[in-house]
Amino acid sequence: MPLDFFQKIESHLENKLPFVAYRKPNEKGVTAIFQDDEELHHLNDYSETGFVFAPFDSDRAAVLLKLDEILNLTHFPEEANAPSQDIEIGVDTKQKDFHLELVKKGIAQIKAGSFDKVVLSRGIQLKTDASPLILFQTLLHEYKTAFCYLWYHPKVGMWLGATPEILLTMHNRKLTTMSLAGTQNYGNDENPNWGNKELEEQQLVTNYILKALDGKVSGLERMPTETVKAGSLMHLRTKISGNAKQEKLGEVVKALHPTPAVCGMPKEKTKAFILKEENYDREFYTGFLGELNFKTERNRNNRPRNTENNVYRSISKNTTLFVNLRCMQLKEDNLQIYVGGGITKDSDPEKEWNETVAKSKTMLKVIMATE
Ligand SMILES: C=C(O[C@H]1C=CC=C(C(=O)O)[C@@H]1O)C(=O)O
Repeated sequence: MPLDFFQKIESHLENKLPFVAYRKPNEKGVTAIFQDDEELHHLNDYSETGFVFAPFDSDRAAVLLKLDEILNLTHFPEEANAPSQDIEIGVDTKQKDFHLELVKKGIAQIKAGSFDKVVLSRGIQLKTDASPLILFQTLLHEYKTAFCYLWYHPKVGMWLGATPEILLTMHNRKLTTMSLAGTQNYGNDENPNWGNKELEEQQLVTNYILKALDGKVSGLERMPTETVKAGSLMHLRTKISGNAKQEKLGEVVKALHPTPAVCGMPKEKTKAFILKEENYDREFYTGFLGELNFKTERNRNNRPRNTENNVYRSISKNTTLFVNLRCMQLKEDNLQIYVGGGITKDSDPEKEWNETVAKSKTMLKVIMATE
């Protein structure tokens, strides 16, 4: 185990200084970004460079970690996955009743024509003395296709997650995003059948994204909808791409976030319903996080004729943002797992509850493996 990398994280934690460590989907390398002081920086206008951590409520400020030191671990050692046991935790009947009522209220509003789809969620609290670093390393072993992260700021808190969803990537002018929704348990079939509820739920998200980007992004293209595996779950995904000017980045993020994969349709009405009715604070769950305007410099051989012998350097700006799903917040001796699901007119409250139980296993598996 390369100690330097994790020791540095450990010492930043002991000194209560902000940092984030993460690995992008299907990549081997892990990156850690360290801020040297405990200053709380907020995002202003998307022209800044840093690691952004934004809450669900887009009216609240997003946090920006400064890139004072960046360490890269080129390869996180492979290890056999822990055997996947079926994890059961006791059902909190009060919480279950509240969630069933909440879902019923959502369905009633949809049937009354107030909105088309709403994503309703809950928090699950557990006692733990698990070490954040061990939890993070377990995430890295378990979820190779997810964006795995551990984020900490002494004035905000500590979060950890393994999300399957990209909010947006922008490399120079090329923009990609995705519509991810619809859930079923993975049962050894990579191409399962999908019910109408899930197909419609995901289609609503795709339509919303295409409409939100119209006029801001040129050459919009959508790929065929596919099934993707995320831990022991499957989702429907449609990739969407196009071109946009760098200056449009903030406008595009604001148009997308929060998408109906985590909020609903129409946005403002469903957001208000969520903030009023969920009865707990999502904070950074269903917000987004990632690299903002990271610069990479390349020396190019195919330099234009008029640059003579000067080395032709091109600087590209990269932004890679993920939706904060399948995550938890770690506190002193307890933690909170956050889970939710998309509600449509065809939702069945009991099934929606079961879906949140299934989603909670992504984090529960990691907690159990460290106990
Ligand atoms: C809101 C969550 O998932 C979203 C992403 C994929 C599938 C979803 C669904 O089927 O409801 C949700 O829209 C969550 O994991 O807490």
